[in-house]
Order: sequence, then structure tokens, then C-alpha cells
Amino acid sequence: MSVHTAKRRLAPADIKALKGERPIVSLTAYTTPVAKLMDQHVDFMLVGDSLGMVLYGLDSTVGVTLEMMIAHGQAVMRGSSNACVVVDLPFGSYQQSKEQAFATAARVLKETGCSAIKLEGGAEMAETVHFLTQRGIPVLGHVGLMPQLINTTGGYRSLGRNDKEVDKIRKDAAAIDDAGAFAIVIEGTVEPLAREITGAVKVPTIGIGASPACDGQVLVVDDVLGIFTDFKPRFVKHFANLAPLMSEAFATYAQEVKARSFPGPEHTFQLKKG
Ligand SMILES: Nc1nc(=O)c2c([nH]1)NC[C@@H]1CN(c3ccc(C(=O)N[C@@H](CCC(=O)O)C(=O)O)cc3)CN21
Ligand SMILES: CC(C)C(=O)C(=O)O
Ligand SMILES: [Mg+2]
Repeated sequence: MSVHTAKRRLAPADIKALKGERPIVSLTAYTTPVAKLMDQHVDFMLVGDSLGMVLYGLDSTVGVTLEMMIAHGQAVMRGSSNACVVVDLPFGSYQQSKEQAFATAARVLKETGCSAIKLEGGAEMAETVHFLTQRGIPVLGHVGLMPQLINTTGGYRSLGRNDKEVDKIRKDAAAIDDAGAFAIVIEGTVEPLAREITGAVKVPTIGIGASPACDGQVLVVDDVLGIFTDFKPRFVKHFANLAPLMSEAFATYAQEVKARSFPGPEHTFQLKKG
């Protein structure tokens, strides 16, 4: 087989081209083994800064560092060959200037090998999104509920319930679309607004708590598997319930170690006889 026939990984442009064709499938991924299991089932994996809350026990995403995002981006790249991989830029690594954003995003692409980054923001980030896309960095936008703004918004609350919020999010989505993002995540937004934005923008919308009207869906993998159970937003569905299975495995292991029934002969190295 020629090297030219090897199947290539999906690119940001392939994700963009799915608008109007079929729903786009995405999940977050943070580790190699989970990326391996997910790779054939999703169009893109998002190395989300939600890893701060899901893997590191932080109470928001504000404390997540660029080093954490790069380490997990590298892990996810090692476990995937089909899906497009997008890495979140963490709080503080891109908001200061478009130059800061470019330097951070370039470092993420160079050190992980991923093909795109995501950043939170609407009209105020449009110039940055344009700057990056014009310089070879595909950008996934993120509007609506923006978890990195927790310290000014005060909580994780669904949006688009009054004229002021609707007007802002509508303008934010249009600005990120015009700036050249290849797709836009809409988080925590009422259905009528998500539907309107999806009909108005050129690129696919990827919803999380933003209704089935979006062009695709994304969820946090630990929510999908029922591993993360500290809180359960309305938009989360546990497609499996691994938490009780994991507790049971730990309990059984502890019991068997205490009873000396584990390790058994089949788990034990012996010198060969004779
Ligand atoms: N495990 C996990 N899943 C997520 O979806 C997620 C994270 N972590 N961390 C980063 C952000 C934070 N997110 C959150 C967190 C909580 C709610 C929540 O509790 N929402 C309530 C209130 C809604 C309202 O008042 O309008 C809900 O009932 O959905 C929503 C989004 C979404 N992201
Ligand atoms: C769920 C998504 C959109 C995200 O930004 C994250 O996981 O950090
Ligand atoms: Mg995020």
C-alpha cells in the first residue's frame, strides 16, 4: 500500500464542511487510553480546560495552566489517529493581546501536534480570532456560558433568557463567525437563540447545553461515562454509570487483599521446579 493511501486524521476544514451534511460528534478527552477508545466514534476530541475540575479537583477552570493543557494534549494525540484534536487555551494565556494569543496557540500546536485551538470569547475576542486564523492557526470559538468568566459572572447559569443576553450572544457568535473560526461552541444557551445562531452563521455550531438545534454536540467525557458526579448540569446525560462499578472494584480489591485471597497463584511468580 502506498503511503498516500493511509487514512488521514480529520482536519478543522473537514469539521467545517459537515455543516448541513450530518450532526457533528464531539467529546472531551484528556488521556491516551480514553482517546484510543473514543477515536473512531467522534469527529473531534476537545482537550478541554474542564480537566481542571474533572481530573484535578479544582472548583473552576481558572487555575488551569498552559503546561497542564499541553501535557494532556500530547497524551490525547498519542491515543488518536482519526479524530481532529482541539486544545482549549486556558484562562490568562490569550486574553491580554492577540500577540499573546498567537504565541500561546503556536506553542500548543508545536508541542502537541494538534491541529486547532479553542478560546472563549465573543466580540471582544474577534480581532484575536482573525489574527490567529490569518496566521495559520485554526480556531474553534466558544460563546454563551463561558466558564473562564466565573469570577465576573458569579456562576454557571444558562443564558439567552432576556433581550440583553440574546442581543449580546447573537453579536458574539456573528463576530466569531466573521473572524474566521472553523466552528463555534455554544454553551448553556436556550434553544430559540441556539437555533437562530445556527441558522445565521456560516460555520457549524457545536452545542453543550444549547439544544438539538445546533449542528453538533459536545459533552465532557467523565459526565458521559458517569465518573464525574460532583454536579450534574441539566444538559448532561450519563450514557454509562461507571462510578458505582469503580467503587465496587476498589471495595472488592481491598477485601481480597485483607483476606489474602489476592494475589492468587496465577498472579504469583515462582521459581521453576527441578
Ligand atoms: N464535569 C463537567 N462538566 C461540564 O459540562 C463542565 C465542567 N465539568 N467544568 C467546566 C464547565 C462548567 N460547566 C457547568 C457547571 C455547572 C452547571 C450547572 O450546574 N448548571 C445548572 C444551573 C443552570 C441555571 O441556573 O441556569 C443546571 O441545572 O444545569 C452548568 C455548567 C460546564 N463545564
Ligand atoms: C465542554 C467544553 C465546551 C469545554 O470548553 C471544556 O470541556 O473545557
Ligand atoms: Mg473549556
